[in-house]
Amino acid sequence: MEALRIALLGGGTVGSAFYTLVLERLEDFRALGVEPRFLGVLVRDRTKPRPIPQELLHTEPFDLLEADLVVEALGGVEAPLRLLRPVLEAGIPVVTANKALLAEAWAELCPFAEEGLLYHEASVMAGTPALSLLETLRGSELLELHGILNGTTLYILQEMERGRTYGEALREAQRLGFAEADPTLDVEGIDAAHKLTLLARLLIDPAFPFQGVEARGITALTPEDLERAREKGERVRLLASLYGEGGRWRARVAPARLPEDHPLAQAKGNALWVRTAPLGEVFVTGPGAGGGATASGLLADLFRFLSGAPGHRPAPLAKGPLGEGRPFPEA
Ligand SMILES: NC(=O)C1=CN([C@@H]2O[C@H](COP(=O)(O)OP(=O)(O)OC[C@H]3O[C@@H](n4cnc5c(N)ncnc54)[C@H](OP(=O)(O)O)[C@@H]3O)[C@@H](O)[C@H]2O)C=CC1
Ligand SMILES: N[C@@H](CC=O)C(=O)O
Repeated sequence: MEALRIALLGGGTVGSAFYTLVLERLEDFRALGVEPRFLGVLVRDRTKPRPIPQELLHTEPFDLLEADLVVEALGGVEAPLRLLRPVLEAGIPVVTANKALLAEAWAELCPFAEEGLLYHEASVMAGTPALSLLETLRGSELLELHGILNGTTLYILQEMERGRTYGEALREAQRLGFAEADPTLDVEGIDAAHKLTLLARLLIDPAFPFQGVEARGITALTPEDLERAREKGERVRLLASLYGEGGRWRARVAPARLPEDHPLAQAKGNALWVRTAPLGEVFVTGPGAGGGATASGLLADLFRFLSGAPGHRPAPLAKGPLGEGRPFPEA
């Protein structure tokens, strides 16, 4: 049995759930001929309660170059970039759930992604297939894409529809482990914009800039806005959209009014609706936030790596839209 030496960066909601899931799935690893072994887990505070043995916890970076694979679940941009740069330069693959890092530090990371060293299924819709779905859709041309990509704002809007206040719903989303360490990223639409950037790079332009996404969040929405929409047979959701407009791609995150019989309006979880040619319309929905859901996406990437498949490579070339999209009206 060959050892698979894993260095884990972060032991919070996602890191802890990933650690637990790996131990629960030892039989699957062994069937593939490997025995996972954690070299260490990087955290800030060793005294916090978490399901990881004390002896594995480090508050200073340990020797990541000893690892066969590094799993990053720290969050932020600068700290993970500083730690991962030498890892990637050494040709060690990285599995990450960190969409902010990928969206904002792409100039540095793109060459490693092109080499197939970056696995990041968990960065968009957690363990619900989004990147792997779009990779399969490369057999068709993208016409337009609309997604509910942020679990925190979906939860808040669903709870507000049930009569809870915005503040109560946000606190509960934080307690459930859905929200970012800085929840402004969720409610201002930045997290969804990070994710839309990654989807755009996978399908239409390998250099699609994060600044190319217009973002507006849900903070100005009132219960009355949601009620008015409901009276008209609509649902308001924070929608991330990529579509052709005037011969160019437009990328936008904003609260949108969806007809209530549309699959996106009916989705209980995060969701992605894509129109392509010649394939047609494709829809996927499922959990997109939370420790277990995200650990599932990280583990899928670990298995992808063990199968010999490369990480998620960006689109090979930039392409303009085939036609005009049909965006949903903003709320
Ligand atoms: N939560 C979710 O639903 C999802 C999260 N993600 C992404 O996963 C990543 C992690 O998220 P999540 O687990 O929720 O966040 P948490 O805040 O729960 O966990 C972050 C972990 O990283 C550690 N950490 C952060 N910065 C440093 C640092 N500079 N040095 C050492 N340790 C550090 C923290 O240590 P300590 O515990 O000591 O504070 C903590 O263990 C983020 O990139 C997030 O965007 C992706 C999909 C879903
Ligand atoms: N904060 C994010 C976590 C997953 O990406 C969200 O709410 O979707």
